[in-house]
Amino acid sequence: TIIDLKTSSASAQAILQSTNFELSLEEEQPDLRSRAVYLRMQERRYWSSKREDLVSEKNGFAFAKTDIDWLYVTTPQKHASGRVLGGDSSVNGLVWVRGPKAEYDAIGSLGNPGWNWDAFYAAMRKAESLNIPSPELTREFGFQVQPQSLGSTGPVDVSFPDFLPIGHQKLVEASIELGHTFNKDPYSGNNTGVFYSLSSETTQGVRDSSETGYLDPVMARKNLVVLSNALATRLNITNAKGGQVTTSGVQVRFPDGSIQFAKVESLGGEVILSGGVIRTPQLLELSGIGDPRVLSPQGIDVKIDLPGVGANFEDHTIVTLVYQLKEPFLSFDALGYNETLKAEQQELFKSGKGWLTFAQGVVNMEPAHVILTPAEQEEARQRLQVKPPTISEDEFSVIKDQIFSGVPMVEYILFNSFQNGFFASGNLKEANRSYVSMAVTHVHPLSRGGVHINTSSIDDHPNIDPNFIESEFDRWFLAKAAAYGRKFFETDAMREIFEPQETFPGTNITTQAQWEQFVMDSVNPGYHPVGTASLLPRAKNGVVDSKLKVYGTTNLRVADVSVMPLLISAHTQPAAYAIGEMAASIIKGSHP
Ligand SMILES: Cc1cc2nc3c(=O)[nH]c(=O)nc-3n(C[C@H](O)[C@H](O)[C@H](O)COP(=O)(O)OP(=O)(O)OC[C@H]3O[C@@H](n4cnc5c(N)ncnc54)[C@H](O)[C@@H]3O)c2cc1C
Repeated sequence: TIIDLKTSSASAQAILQSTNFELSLEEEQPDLRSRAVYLRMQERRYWSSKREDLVSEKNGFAFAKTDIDWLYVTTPQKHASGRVLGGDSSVNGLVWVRGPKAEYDAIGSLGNPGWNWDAFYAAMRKAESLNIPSPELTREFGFQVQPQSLGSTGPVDVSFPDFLPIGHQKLVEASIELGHTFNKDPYSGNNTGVFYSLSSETTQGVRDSSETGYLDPVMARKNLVVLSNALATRLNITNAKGGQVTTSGVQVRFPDGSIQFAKVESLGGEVILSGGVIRTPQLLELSGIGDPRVLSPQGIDVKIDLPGVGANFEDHTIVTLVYQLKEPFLSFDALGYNETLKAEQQELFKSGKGWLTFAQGVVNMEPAHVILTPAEQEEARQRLQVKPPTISEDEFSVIKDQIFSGVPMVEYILFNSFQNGFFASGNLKEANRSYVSMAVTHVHPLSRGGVHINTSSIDDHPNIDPNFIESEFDRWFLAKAAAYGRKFFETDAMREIFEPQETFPGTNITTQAQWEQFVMDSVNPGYHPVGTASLLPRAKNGVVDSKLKVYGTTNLRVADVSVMPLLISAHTQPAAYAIGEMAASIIKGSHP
């Protein structure tokens, strides 16, 4: 039996699509299935009433702080000042990219047989379906893709947008002016350089999520129940032979407060936990699986002593630089002050055209040696002689090698609007003028945090401590990467369209100390957290083994990005789908 917590995460839906497991419900509760159908209809109604909003949803962040957002709050940072079907794939920025071969192989090298580039690559291809851009689009914007490097029959559509903003077009030219590689084939194991990136959307510019790609096509299956408004509150754990525990089912609570129990009935039945990086460790801990030092103070019986649960949290870290476009160039900011333009673009979007089809389209991934001078590279070596406190020896050693072996360390992308710290426009924004922001992302940070319960209730969000930029190296490196970001705007290509004065953080920031202060003042999460149920040997603080089975359990697996022990130099949704695909193969016994 497979019981998915929400039947909505990318990974869980990938499993459901590829397997045919029965969900059995307790016989005393015959209304559970009809209630699920009812809740699903409610949800559909909600979304059709939100159609207008879905247009503005194109920028990917309009969902933030709405009623479908979990509203997670991190603990105060020492070093830095919804729920919806589809999980994060329904709210993310749609960017569809992958990392280089070496980074997936590194996951295997940490002690995880079968987890390597070959396995991830095959699984990512299985999830995706490339829409080759039309000759007109290629002519107009220069989009390039090597079809043989992508899947063509998977559930998730990946496409180029119908529109590429002027800033993005210039970023390609600026990168080439700076001597960076133009990468014609970033999807087959080498993502270094500047390239045209795909998005998880249809050719009409409509988001394709794990709901639309994986779940909708199987909704009619008789053996599937989607409880879209139910909250999984606990796994029921019983002791089995040989000191191992078994999961007998999942407790679920409905909005009216009623609690029901979805039970594992068949011999060999399983529970697959796909609650994501925040909720998977919370549910494990509430169910008695985790570090006794976390569980015991909450009065929770320790069923399995597993200190890796909730540990090893890692996320990309971002800072943004903002520049004003010269007139008459416009960015998405203009949709906020030019009603005619907004109406035109909304009309165009109805036929899958225009600005609103755009999510992202150009990515620049650079290794350390491109953005650091030889003297700075030597300084980096010196700084890396001491391991930062929170990362494991093994991971530190892998990342140190990566820093000097040419694997990308920083991503430069543009947001086509004023983004000072993602959501705020600050008081630097001039009325009726358009801006573009550059997000500078450190893709292999060394700081590690954690997600742990601090009460015994599912209703209290766990403590989320990303511990951003705790490592001095992370602070130093992100500051260097941000300072380098300014160079793009000093190229002839960018000078054609941007005002010379930097809007944020401003040209008064020049020294390394000032850049580090800027990093501490304005660092943002990358929204790519991983690691809180890491795939690692148990002795190395692992939570799941190479078959994704939680250590010490007979029938409990985790399938979401919390199992990734290390980040890649790529946005994480393709990895989430790949983990789901691989979990399906493992369950069916066909994974190598
Ligand atoms: C704002 C934002 C922007 C992003 N942009 C990009 C991008 O552009 N490109 C990219 O590649 N990646 C992006 N990502 C990251 C990517 O979307 C995620 O890494 C990926 O979707 C994670 O998938 P998952 O299956 O591990 O978890 P999730 O998608 O988080 O799924 C977990 C699911 O479990 C449900 N759940 C949790 N607890 C319970 C419970 N107790 N009961 C019932 N249900 C529960 C949640 O509601 C959710 O549906 C972004 C993420 C965010 C938040």
